Amino acid sequence: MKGLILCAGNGKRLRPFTHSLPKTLLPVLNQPILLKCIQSLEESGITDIGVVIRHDQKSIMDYLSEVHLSVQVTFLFQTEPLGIANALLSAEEFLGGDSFILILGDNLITVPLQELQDAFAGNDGALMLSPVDNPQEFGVAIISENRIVQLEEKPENPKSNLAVIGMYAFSSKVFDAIRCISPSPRGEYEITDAIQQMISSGLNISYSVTSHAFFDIGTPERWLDANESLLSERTEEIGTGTVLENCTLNGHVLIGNGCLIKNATIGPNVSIGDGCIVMNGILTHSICLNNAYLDLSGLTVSRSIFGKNSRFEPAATRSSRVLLGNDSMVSFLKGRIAQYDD
Ligand SMILES: Cc1cn([C@H]2C[C@H](O)[C@@H](COP(=O)(O)OP(=O)(O)O[C@H]3O[C@H](CO)[C@@H](O)[C@H](O)[C@H]3O)O2)c(=O)[nH]c1=O
Repeated sequence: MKGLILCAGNGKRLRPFTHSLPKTLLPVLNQPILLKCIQSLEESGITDIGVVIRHDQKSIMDYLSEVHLSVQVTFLFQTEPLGIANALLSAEEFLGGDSFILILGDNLITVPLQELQDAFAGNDGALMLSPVDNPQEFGVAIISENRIVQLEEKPENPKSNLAVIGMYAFSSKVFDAIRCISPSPRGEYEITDAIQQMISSGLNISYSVTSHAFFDIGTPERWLDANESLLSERTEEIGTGTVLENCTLNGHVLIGNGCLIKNATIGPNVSIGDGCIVMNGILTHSICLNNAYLDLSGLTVSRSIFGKNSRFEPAATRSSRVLLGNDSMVSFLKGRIAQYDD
């Protein structure tokens, strides 16, 4: 069995961060989501992994060539982000007729892959489902007599609260189904339509309803929620070479290597990447990417994300919420707060 991870989407809802970093390289607990996807395949014994990227996503190739992996990664290219089913076509040759596990590279899934593999045994497809409060934001499965009878992509009026989460198992028969479907109203070749096509042609698609947490890191809110949830399972961690001066750490906090944290209260639920400077204020429920510089000027800042190399020195007087993109800067200029995006 092979593994396939999709990274070729646009990440529009995560701008400004995705202007300069593919969505799948955004960190949760200071590690790119993509690395966590690879690790979960590796843990279940899958070592031959295809990663679907766009031609302009060289940063993903660079990143994976720098980290030590004990799996074989093959890069596959999707020319345009025409949908998940279309992305699969770019992997058909790599998969060579084998069954495979598909992981959406922006999904952080804590479900053990074995749960999916068990459901897949003897079938042509298997899905992981999870009850959610907002099914209209997902592909939704309608079940009758323990079988999936219908799938709908982001329905306005969902007939079920069972969301399809971003890990699937397929036999190579999925490719015949993909060749039969047309683009959806949003212009994408939907994986839900391909699976519906498999069901309509009499193939067995099994499922498992999981109680494990999953996060689709599709928006800043969900990114913060995912980080917060994973942080809550860990104890405080401070990287090497990090200096803390006159600081209070509150609750779950992760601080990377080579940081300076000074005259500040950090936490709860804050992760700070490598090389960051945070001083003179209170930071809670937030994410700082590598080399962010924050002079909080006495502010309390919460539910905020600071991009790589961003600089925040507001000299403002009220509590704030900030989403500051990579390489951008906020400073106090002629009485106004100005943001410079990259
Ligand atoms: C559209 C497209 C996406 N992708 C990658 C980018 C992301 O890592 C991943 C998911 O793409 P998104 O466009 O965010 O998919 P999203 O709208 O969240 O919906 C998908 O993921 C949901 C689970 O999160 C499912 O419930 C939906 O049925 C499924 O369609 O696939 C590609 O590699 N190529 C593409 O053309």
